[in-house]
Amino acid sequence: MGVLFEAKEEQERAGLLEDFIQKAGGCAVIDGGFATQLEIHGASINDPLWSALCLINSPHLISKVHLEYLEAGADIIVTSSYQATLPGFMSRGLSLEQSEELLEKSVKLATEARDLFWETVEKIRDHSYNRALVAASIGSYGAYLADGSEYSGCYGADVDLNKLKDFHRRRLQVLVEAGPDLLAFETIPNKLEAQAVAELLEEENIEIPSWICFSSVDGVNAPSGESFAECLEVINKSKKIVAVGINCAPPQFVHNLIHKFNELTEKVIVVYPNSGETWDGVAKRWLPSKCFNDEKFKVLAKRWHDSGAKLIGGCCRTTPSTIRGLSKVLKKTN
Ligand SMILES: C[S+](C)CC[C@H](N)C(=O)O
Ligand SMILES: N[C@@H](CCS)C(=O)O
Ligand SMILES: [Zn+2]
Repeated sequence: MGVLFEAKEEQERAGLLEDFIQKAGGCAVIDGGFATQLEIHGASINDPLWSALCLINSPHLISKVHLEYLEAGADIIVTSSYQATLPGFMSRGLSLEQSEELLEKSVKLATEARDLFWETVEKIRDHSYNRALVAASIGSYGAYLADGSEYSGCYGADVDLNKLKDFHRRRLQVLVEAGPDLLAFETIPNKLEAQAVAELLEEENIEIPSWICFSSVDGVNAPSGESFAECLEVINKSKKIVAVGINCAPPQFVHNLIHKFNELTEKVIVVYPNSGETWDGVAKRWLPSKCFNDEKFKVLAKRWHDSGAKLIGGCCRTTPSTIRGLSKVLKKTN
């Protein structure tokens, strides 16, 4: 492929998201904690598959949560596939075919909810909704390990670049085949996995625009201790990644990290922090710490937008009520 063609292709991919952001008024609102809202509806997900368990036993809850976030004003909804992996499903006795079907189902449930919601609101003359995009969630290797390592980046000495690419490859292919609008790599804790993702998108010639989000536990670096300057080096070179940022880190870190990312990249900046609680990977529960209520989140979200973030939402322990507030304040400022 010629260099000029590649550059054009890159521009088009970034352009799609930028046009969408423009249409949404300069900032697109992402949904909030998906697993959190499933739990609010009674899902029991204290399990190695975490929220992906609902793809097997309660898909109706997944549709319900998508509709709730759409109604709350999300411009982008993220699929239920964060911890949905082929080895994870197969370890529960499912065949490869059944496991791939569950991945496809995660995209189908989201697109169906989006289409149903849009059909309904289109009939209302003065509604303030945009037709939402569906981002397929691709959780980190640490999410699959289910040991909290998406917040440490400690994958062990046997995990190298090829192992991470192999882990992500087939799931990525299946999710892409299911036709989401975007790909959301979430809670990436180290540079090695960022590199694996960037190389894989290239090797597989993925045409769907991707964002990649890191977690952070100190507000300065990636959880592995590597600097974001190091992590973003590889991302900046990728034509396939159109947005980069932070998810599932405490809200109080986000403002400074946006400033840092502004200096490190020209890509769109995406932030969707959690409520400020801390995940106990052993007990598999959230520990209360400096927690931000919806009002505080709203105030901060406006600051994040003013600092340059153009995709803003919430992660774990945020809810449709957080997103409703966020949507009001972000859309009002434009
Ligand atoms: C984003 S974390 C709270 C997801 C759950 C974690 N991967 C675990 O399984 O323990
Ligand atoms: N999309 C996932 C991210 C977990 S960190 C969720 O909201 O449950
Ligand atoms: Zn989260």
